[in-house]
Amino acid sequence: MKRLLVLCGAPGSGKTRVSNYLQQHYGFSRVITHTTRPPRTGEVTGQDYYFETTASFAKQHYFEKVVYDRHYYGSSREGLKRAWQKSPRAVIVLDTQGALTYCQQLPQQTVCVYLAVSSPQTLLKRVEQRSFTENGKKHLQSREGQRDLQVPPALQNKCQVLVNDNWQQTQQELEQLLRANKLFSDD
Ligand SMILES: Nc1ncnc2c1ncn2[C@@H]1O[C@H](COP(=O)(O)OP(=O)(O)OP(=O)(O)O)[C@@H](O)[C@H]1O
Ligand SMILES: Nc1nc2c(ncn2[C@@H]2O[C@H](COP(=O)(O)O)[C@@H](O)[C@H]2O)c(=O)[nH]1
Repeated sequence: MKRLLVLCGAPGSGKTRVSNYLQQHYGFSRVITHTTRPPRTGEVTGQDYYFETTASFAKQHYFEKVVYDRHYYGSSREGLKRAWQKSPRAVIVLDTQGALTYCQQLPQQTVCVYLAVSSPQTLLKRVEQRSFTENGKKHLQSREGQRDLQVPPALQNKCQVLVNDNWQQTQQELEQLLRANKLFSDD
């Protein structure tokens, strides 16, 4: 069966790093989503996101879409199909609202993981360290960034929490999580 690993969590919690790791080490394909936010330094359209104007964003067909820190973000059924054509195990990075939509609409196929960081200072340091064209701290302080600092009540019994304080430990716990959820190989 085709499966989808949904990664959500606060800005700077490590969603992108974990998603890249799953692609590099465990054969996951990534669902690329659409956004109207400007690219950060080094981000490439078609690889990190499909970067859209407000007009071009409106022309896509979305499975779900949200406003996050004043920008539109959306994921399409076509994007998921494309990812599943490459691998039966796909990964998608979403805010918690989008994560809830996948849990509700594709419950059999979705495994939802909320990434947490124990110390607010560490989280702030991680977003500040990144070379953003925008201010990473501002992203964290947005309404949606603050909401995603905790697992929202509606998602609480639908996602597994992975604490990403220490990268070595995160790698070990990720492997356990993949095995426990039958996401370790294509079998
Ligand atoms: N366990 C860890 N230890 C130290 N640094 C980490 C760890 N996990 C991630 N980082 C670093 O923290 C920063 C933020 O990580 P990342 O970009 O993956 O977060 P994100 O959740 O995707 O953020 P956003 O939602 O804002 O895009 C990056 O510089 C990343 O390399
Ligand atoms: N619900 C959705 N959330 C998405 C989508 N693509 C990304 N995201 C989430 O938005 C925030 C901000 O992302 P950033 O790259 O600007 O830091 C983050 O939580 C992403 O996971 C989407 O298509 N739908």
